[in-house]
Formats: sequence, C-alpha cells, structure tokens
Amino acid sequence: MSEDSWAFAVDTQEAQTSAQPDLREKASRLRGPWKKTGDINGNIVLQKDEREGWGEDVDPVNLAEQSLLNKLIRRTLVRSRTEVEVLQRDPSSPLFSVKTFEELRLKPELLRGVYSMGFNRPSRIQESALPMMLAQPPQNLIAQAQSGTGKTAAFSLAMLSHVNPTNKWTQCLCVAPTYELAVQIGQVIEQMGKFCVDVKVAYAVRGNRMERGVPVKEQIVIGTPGTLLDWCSKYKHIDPKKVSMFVLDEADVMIAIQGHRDQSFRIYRLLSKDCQMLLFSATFEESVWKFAEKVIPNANIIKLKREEETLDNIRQFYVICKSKEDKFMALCNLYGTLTIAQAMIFCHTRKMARWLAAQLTQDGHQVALLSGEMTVEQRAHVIERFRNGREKVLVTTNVCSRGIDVEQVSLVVNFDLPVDMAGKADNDTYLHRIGRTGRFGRRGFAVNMVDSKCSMDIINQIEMHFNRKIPKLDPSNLVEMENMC
Ligand SMILES: Nc1ncnc2c1ncn2[C@@H]1O[C@H](COP(=O)(O)OP(=O)(O)OP(=O)(O)O)[C@@H](O)[C@H]1O
Repeated sequence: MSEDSWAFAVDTQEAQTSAQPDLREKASRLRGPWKKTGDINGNIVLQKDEREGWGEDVDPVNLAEQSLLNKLIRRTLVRSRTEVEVLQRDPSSPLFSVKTFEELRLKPELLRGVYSMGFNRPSRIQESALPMMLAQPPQNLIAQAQSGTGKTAAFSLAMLSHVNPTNKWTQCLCVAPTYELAVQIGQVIEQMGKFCVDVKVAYAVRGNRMERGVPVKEQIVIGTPGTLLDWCSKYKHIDPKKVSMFVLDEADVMIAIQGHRDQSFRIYRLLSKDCQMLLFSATFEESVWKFAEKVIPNANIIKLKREEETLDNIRQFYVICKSKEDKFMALCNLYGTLTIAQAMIFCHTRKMARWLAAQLTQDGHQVALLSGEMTVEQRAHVIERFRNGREKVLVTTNVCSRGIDVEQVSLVVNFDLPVDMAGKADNDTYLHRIGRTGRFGRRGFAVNMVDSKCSMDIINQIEMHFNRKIPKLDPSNLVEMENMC
C-alpha cells in the first residue's frame, strides 16, 4: 500500500471509530455485571461468569497487562548472553559503542541522575543504542530486545539529553500503549531527570484535560495514541512541527490494540520530516516490521535476540488420574516434594484454579493464587510474595505462563495440560510454563496430570513436538525429585 492509500485508510477508519462508544465498556456491558468477591490471598477481586472451557473463565494473554506486570515485578536488568546485532543505514559510517556513561558526554545533572538510579554502566542494548540516539545529525532507530534489557531507560536518557530546557514547548513525544504503561515510563524519566530541574514531563492520558488551544509548556510529553493525537490536532496543545524526537514504545503491544496503530501513524504524519524517530519493541513479528518500516524508513536497526527457553534440564513425567478429585489426591502425594523448593501449578480455568487453591488451603497447605480476575497490581503483589518465599506453592492460570522468572521454582505441575482453542497441544505455552533459559541452567521437574484419553493424546503430541519421551511417574522418581529439588 502506498503511503497515501494507507493514510486514506487511516482517515476513514478514524472517522468511523471516533463515532463508536468505548469498545471495552460496550463489551463489558454485554458480558453482564461483575461480582466483587474476596480471594484466597485476601484480595478483593472482580469475578465474571463461571463457564468452563474457552469462555470468560479462561485467561487470555493480554500483552499490555503482561508488560505492565513485568515492569512492576522487575528488580534488575535482564542480562542476555546473546550478541547484539546492529544493521546500519549507512554501513560506511563508523559504528560507535560505549562501555561507560561518561563516553556519552551527557549534561552533568543527567549523568548524576543516571548514577543515582544505580546504573554503573550501559546495558548490552544501551551500549549500541545510546550513541546512535544521541548522534548528530540525528539518526532514526528501530530497536528490538526482550523486556527488561534497558530499552525504557535508554530512550528516557535520550529524551532528557535531547531537550533544550530553556524552550518551554514540547520537543519530545513518547507514545505508549496504555495509561498505566505511560505512567511507568514517566516515572523513569522523572527519576532519571530529577537533577534536570528545568525539564518537565506532561501526560497525555485519559482524564488529563486542558482548555482547548492552551499550549503545553512541558518539554517531554508521554501519552496514549488517542489522547496524544487529540493534543496535537484537535486541542492544539502541542505544535507537532516543533517536536524533534518521537518515541514509539512497545510497538508490538501497540499494534495489537485496536486503533492504536492508526492513531500512532496519524501522529507521525503531523510531525516534521526531520523529526528523529525511535521505535522499540520486545518482539518482531511481520506486522511489527511492516508498521516500523512505514513510520521509520531508513532506520538503523538494533536487535538483541532473546535467550531461548529449552527443556534440556527438565525431567518430565505424567501421572494418570480419573477425575479432578483424583488429581488433587495425586498432588497431595507430591506435596512434600512441592514444598522443598517452590512449585507452580497451572490450571486451565480461573474456576479450577480457585477450586484447587481452596482445596489445598482446606487441607492445611499455604498456597498463593494468581489469576486474571485480579488487578495487575494485585498480581504483582502475589508474585512478589511468592518470589520472597512467603508461599511455596503458586496456583495459577495461563495469566503468568510467560514473563515471570522465579529462579527457585524447580517443580511445575500441569494440573490441566495446555491446549489451544482447537483442543490440540499448545506447545508454546508448555515450553513457557516449564522451560528454562540456559542462563538459569538449573534442573527442574515437570509433572503432567492426565485424566482422559484426550489428555494422553496431548502428552503424545507434546512428546512428538519436542522429540522427548515423557515417562510415567513412579515412586522412585519421587525420591529422585526430593533429592534434586
Ligand atoms: N544500565 C543499567 N544498569 C543497571 N540497571 C539498569 C540499566 N538500565 C536499566 N536498568 C534497570 O533494569 C530494569 C529494566 O530496564 P528497562 O525497564 O529500561 O527495560 P525494558 O527493556 O524497557 O523493559 P520493559 O519494556 O519491560 O520496561 C529496570 O529495573 C531498570 O531500572
């Protein structure tokens, strides 16, 4: 599609979507009222309907929530052993990479802010990305690296370094997929820039209203695409032609949210041609590439490959059970082993997870429950407690099959096997639930509960997919597990 026809499509779509009521609100009205109730962790949670299967009771993977959860529970940098790949727009220009923040010749107050955050040296991705982002003349950049590798810190530093504090108008725009993610980014900028007293940050997010035509004086504005677009066009709070750095964060999450890609593209079209464009993403599927190439033609590209999860150090077993009660009994037999280190138990539905957590609690065990009906903050709190060893066993749905690394978990139980919507083995989810990166390298055990011919079929599919035999658990394996966990 040429830029014009793409732009035309954007205009048409915009006109249609602005006339519609908020889709989420509409959807939740259709689903009926939510029920407020207490959960096993003592949290107040909102529960939807109780249907089994692929209804509301199965937690879908929500990328924006997952990303926020990752940010909330992260304490340190994710250190990757993979090599950084740099593709320069102009291969003949020298490739700079820095090993210290001093080499970047930052303003002293900014350097002080960086050190006050406890950053001693640039992360892997920052080593190459920072010199590129700070180069003169400005260069465009597309950067891909998994969550936790220092992307947010990198572009926050670039924006703080870029602005001229004496100019009281918006010079840097940063687009984030949700209100909560925008606030998280803002906190990093405010913390890093705390000694840059003349640099101010504003939030273009829902509910933050100003009188039409009143210009924003803050040099950095972070917001969600819809509100930012309004601020730039409808309300004229920002003169987009005066913006000289545009950051698009979490592009993969962004384009997964309906309407966000087109709104971001509309903001892009309002900017001047020489505005520096920076795009960040944790993953790079085809759709993200297409979008990135549209908004940032001729960009430098930096990629840091994720360390793949493997099943190399994992001993896998299955146990045969007749019913969920039978699975519960089998779990109780494993319980001694579960609590030696820490264990995670995965269920298919929220209802099953609640039932199991209640049964285990009734039986006198101390367990934590994590499922999608909790707010992201409540989930972060439960994960934090589990990480600190306050509970030894975590019962959960797919809501945390990826993204959380609890190093001390050495046993994973698939109380329900992971299946896709067609009822086939969901191999990716299986790998995310039980796989480890080579980085942790520790041994682990996975026990799969099989309660029907169907679930035995799924075990066979998983065996074939990963080309690994999954034997039946016998008492001698239990002794082995107790010794190894
Ligand atoms: N150079 C550094 N040295 C030490 N810690 C760092 C450095 N850069 C970032 N961090 C810290 O590492 C963690 C991850 O950084 P950051 O949030 O920037 O990563 P990210 O790739 O943007 O991930 P996400 O998208 O999930 O936020 C944060 O706690 C941050 O404070």
